[in-house]
Amino acid sequence: MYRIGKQFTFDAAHAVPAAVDERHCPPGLHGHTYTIGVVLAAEQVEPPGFVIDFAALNPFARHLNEVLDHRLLNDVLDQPPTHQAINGYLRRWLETFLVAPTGRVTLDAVSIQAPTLPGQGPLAEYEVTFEAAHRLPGLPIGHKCARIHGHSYRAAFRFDGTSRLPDACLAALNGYISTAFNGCYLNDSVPHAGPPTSENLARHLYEWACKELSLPDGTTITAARVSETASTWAEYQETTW
Ligand SMILES: Nc1nc2c(c(=O)[nH]1)N=C([C@H](O)[C@H](O)COP(=O)(O)OP(=O)(O)OP(=O)(O)O)CN2
Repeated sequence: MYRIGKQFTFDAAHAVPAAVDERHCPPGLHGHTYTIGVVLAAEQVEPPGFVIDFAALNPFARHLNEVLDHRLLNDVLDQPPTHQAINGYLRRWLETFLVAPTGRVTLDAVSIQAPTLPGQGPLAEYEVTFEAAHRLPGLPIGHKCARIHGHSYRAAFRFDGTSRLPDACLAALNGYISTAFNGCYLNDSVPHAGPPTSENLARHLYEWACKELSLPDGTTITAARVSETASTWAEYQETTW
């Protein structure tokens, strides 16, 4: 199972009736910078290795910008604009205009001001960064990611059964990342991962970690996540939920 996530922000005002239990909200008219996290999931990736191109979320970003940003949300929604109502509004938009047309991708979560994994609670995680270049083959002419370009990547490994991986595991992980990823052209350094999309890199790192790390008894790697940019990530894990 693959999941990808992207974060968006918009600034807006709202007022909710005093009777509505809206935590963190003062009574009366006020405003927020809303941070929206969208998580999409698919059992399989499609060429070049995407759940769906992050660019497919651009119309959603435009909608946030044109319809919700710098507005009074009471004028936009047809019910009091609580966080729950805003969440429902955003879900309906995403289901209708993004998810349904694919017939393949599902909307896993929409969060407001909660960019981390929804519904899974705190998990032990180890993060490592690397600086790398790549290009993605098979994209439409003019797609910026078809050009050779680079990112400051973050790779995160989630595991359970222990709160901290043993030093030997961390050394092995750091060693692999620094040899095959950091300072590399990923198309050449990890060709067996497939086109180096975030999804394919996350799957490759998950499988590498499961195979190569000597984990203590009862400890398992539960997921690997790769971020190319500050606002996006892709994650791979073997179990479905
Ligand atoms: N599902 C995926 N979509 C895209 C991936 C990917 O790995 N998985 N990768 C790319 C490109 O590598 C690109 O460099 C990153 O694109 P994007 O997230 O759109 O990055 P930006 O920060 O440039 O996006 P803006 O939101 O427009 O600033 C493309 N898609």
